[in-house]
Amino acid sequence: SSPSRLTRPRSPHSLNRGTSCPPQGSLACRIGSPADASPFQSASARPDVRSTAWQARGEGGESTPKAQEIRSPVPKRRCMEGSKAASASPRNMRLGRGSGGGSAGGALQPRNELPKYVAVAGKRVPVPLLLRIAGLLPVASLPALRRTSAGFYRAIHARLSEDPAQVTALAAHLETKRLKSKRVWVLVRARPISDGISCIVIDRNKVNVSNTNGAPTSFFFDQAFDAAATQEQVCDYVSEQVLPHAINGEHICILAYGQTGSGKTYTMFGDFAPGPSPRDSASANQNQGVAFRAMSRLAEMMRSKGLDASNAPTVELSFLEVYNDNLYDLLDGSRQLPRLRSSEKHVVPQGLTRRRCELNEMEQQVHSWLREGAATRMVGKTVFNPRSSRSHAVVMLHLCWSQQTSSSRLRHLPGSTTRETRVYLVDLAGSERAGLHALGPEQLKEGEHINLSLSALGRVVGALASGKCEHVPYRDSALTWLLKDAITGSSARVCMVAAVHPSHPVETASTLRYARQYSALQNTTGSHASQLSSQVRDLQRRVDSLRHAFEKALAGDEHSIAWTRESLQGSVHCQPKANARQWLESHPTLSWTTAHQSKAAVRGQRRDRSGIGYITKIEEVVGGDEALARVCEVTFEGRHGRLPVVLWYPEVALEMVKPPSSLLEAMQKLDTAEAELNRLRGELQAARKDEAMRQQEWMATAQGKLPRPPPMRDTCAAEERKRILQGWAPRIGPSHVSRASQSVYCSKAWIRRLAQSLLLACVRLSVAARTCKHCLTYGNPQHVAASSANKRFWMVWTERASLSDSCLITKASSAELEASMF
Ligand SMILES: Nc1ncnc2c1ncn2[C@@H]1O[C@H](COP(=O)(O)OP(=O)(O)OP(=O)(O)O)[C@@H](O)[C@H]1O
Repeated sequence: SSPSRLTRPRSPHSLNRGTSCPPQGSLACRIGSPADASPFQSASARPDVRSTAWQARGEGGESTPKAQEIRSPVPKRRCMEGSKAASASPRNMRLGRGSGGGSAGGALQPRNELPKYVAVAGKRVPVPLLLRIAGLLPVASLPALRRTSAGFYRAIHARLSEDPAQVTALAAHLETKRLKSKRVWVLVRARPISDGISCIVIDRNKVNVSNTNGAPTSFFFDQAFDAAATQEQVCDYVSEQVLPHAINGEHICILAYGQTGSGKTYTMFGDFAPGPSPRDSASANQNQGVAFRAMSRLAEMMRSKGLDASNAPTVELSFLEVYNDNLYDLLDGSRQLPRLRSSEKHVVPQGLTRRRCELNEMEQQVHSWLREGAATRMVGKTVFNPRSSRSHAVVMLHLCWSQQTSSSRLRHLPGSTTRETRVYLVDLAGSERAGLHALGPEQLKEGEHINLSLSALGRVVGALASGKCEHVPYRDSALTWLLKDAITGSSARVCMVAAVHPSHPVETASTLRYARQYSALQNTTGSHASQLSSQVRDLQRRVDSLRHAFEKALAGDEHSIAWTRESLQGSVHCQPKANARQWLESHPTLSWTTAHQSKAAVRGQRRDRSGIGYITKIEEVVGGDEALARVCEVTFEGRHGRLPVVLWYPEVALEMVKPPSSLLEAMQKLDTAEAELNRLRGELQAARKDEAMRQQEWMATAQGKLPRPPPMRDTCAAEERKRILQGWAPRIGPSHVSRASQSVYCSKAWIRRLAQSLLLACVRLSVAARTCKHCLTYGNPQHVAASSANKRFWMVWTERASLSDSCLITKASSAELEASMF
């Protein structure tokens, strides 16, 4: 077994939120997806060995450590029996990866033991042919293909173990995919305390908080730093995760949240004290916060990417604070800024100072401006912090890329020659119990505003995290409106640093709950359909306002022609010229009539439909004068409900009437917006269909209707397992035991009843974990508790009554479970 396995951090989403949420993709689609390439497998944290059973038995021996990084469909527990850090996710259980054990497990053989034929889609295929096919496949297709059958798995593994370069390429591909898909990172940082007892225990990415009654609660995040962590370590993590996206043309946001005095400002700006430049001392450099370091890294990245004066983006910095719901420009002596202006794409405060810097001197310039702004910031003495920030500080670095120099991702954006990427660095004011600790009426007011804006931010995050595409109350406060683009995770990559003060358990637990909600954004913003849906809603609103403006313009001038959308689009409006009679009288086929006479009489008087007609037909008359060859049929709408009058004129006798340009412009805008809306609606429909299909596919896979990976060895015979599960089925009501005999599906009502006894199940699980080596999944009741806080999850209930590791997997909602558990 691999000891390095034990150091693998657990995925926060599989524990906080639960991998339990029904996946958005089929299993086949999810294999090798960024979700597989867990963010916790970054260079430092990634386990060195991901051995297959085959390697674990030491039979294959050929594979390189890199090759072992590629995930195996064989249950990991087989090669690391007894290790609690196994990726014993419910999904794995459903896949059959989580059960089984013992060295005899696994049907795979080392390459020198490959059979002559293997089964692929029910057909016998010669192994050399399979190896050949696997050798020709592009690297990107390997992860998905690997899962299709045991034969492909072996062939691909053989290919990878022979060629380390391929492994590197695959690892790079998976890393790129991972980087592409992850949008929200949440990390926790605890500040050191000089006295008192710490209420938290940090274990890699897990934070245990003991609350007042002594019972610990566990939270899982992307990363957790204890009091010993240095500024550099925190910044390294943040830079590695989010900064590359800024160079790639995406908005990024680094945000510090926490109670007052928990170390937000320290994390963001360092131990900042106004005065001489801290560049002079080495310790000051060590204390530099994320904002300073991130700027240096960004400058480095740009230079190392070969961006120079000719092709680099123009870089500008602005720095403002939100104090008592008003905005102040920190680079302009704390000047108050007028109300926010919402441009098409994002919200910008009017008149905000933007200082431009040169790429070569970016580091020095930006650092000095950051120091200038931070020194201007509103601070005050509070009970917990002698230099407490009384405002939210927002640093914005604007990178303006021109079309030619921008990455391909940006180049396809229509209608603009430049595009702005913004890097937001946000140091939020500390949440505090304003009424309790305020030192004066002014501070009480400040505290109220701080709490109001933070709760508005909480509502925004809550609305987004719910994934229901409901109204997101951005306008509730200046902070949320200003950070509209940055905080959601849908239009920016966000990294939240939740700072905690270990002496204050209640505030710490509250901060961690807030941070957990933030990490829930990950799953909602990732959904293509939900993103499209919010875009459609925005566009629909825009179309409505454009239509309203157009209709107003149509009805605007009552003396002019009553233009309609159709008449503007399709027909050419005209009126007979003053000398129309001459042309008609000299025409070989047309003649002047009383009807022509009456229309000539209203010329110039009535600029309505009876005075101005529209051409409905044009014909050519053969022979005669060339000028009179084209004749037009003109329809004049009848007034007061009378029938329309249709008259023929030579084209030369007509004077064209152009619609007002404002009207045309309004119509064009409306047309464009409507076309875009239709396109987006189509896309949304397709995305929804796609998601539904994936869901169905996933269900089918779960029920064993689609080809699955090779069956895993069970500790009890399949028949025995089935018998046990069927024994359970009547107890949980109308249900269905899957063909794979690993799952039972039942109705919600029955789950509710089951939840009554969940606590008992937890106790059983904890017993099982200690005594049964095969029942590690959710062996810790805390895991069940942590998972239950999420919306939906897979509850894995291990029943040891018959000493076999049968699993009852049920889908339940947190409300139902929490209600009975706590
Ligand atoms: N990780 C740390 N290491 C050393 N000192 C720290 C750390 N975190 C915070 N501190 C110290 O704690 C004090 C309070 O920190 P800081 O001002 O950053 O808190 P804050 O969360 O920004 O508070 P407020 O919201 O009131 O502004 C500072 O003196 C800072 O030096």
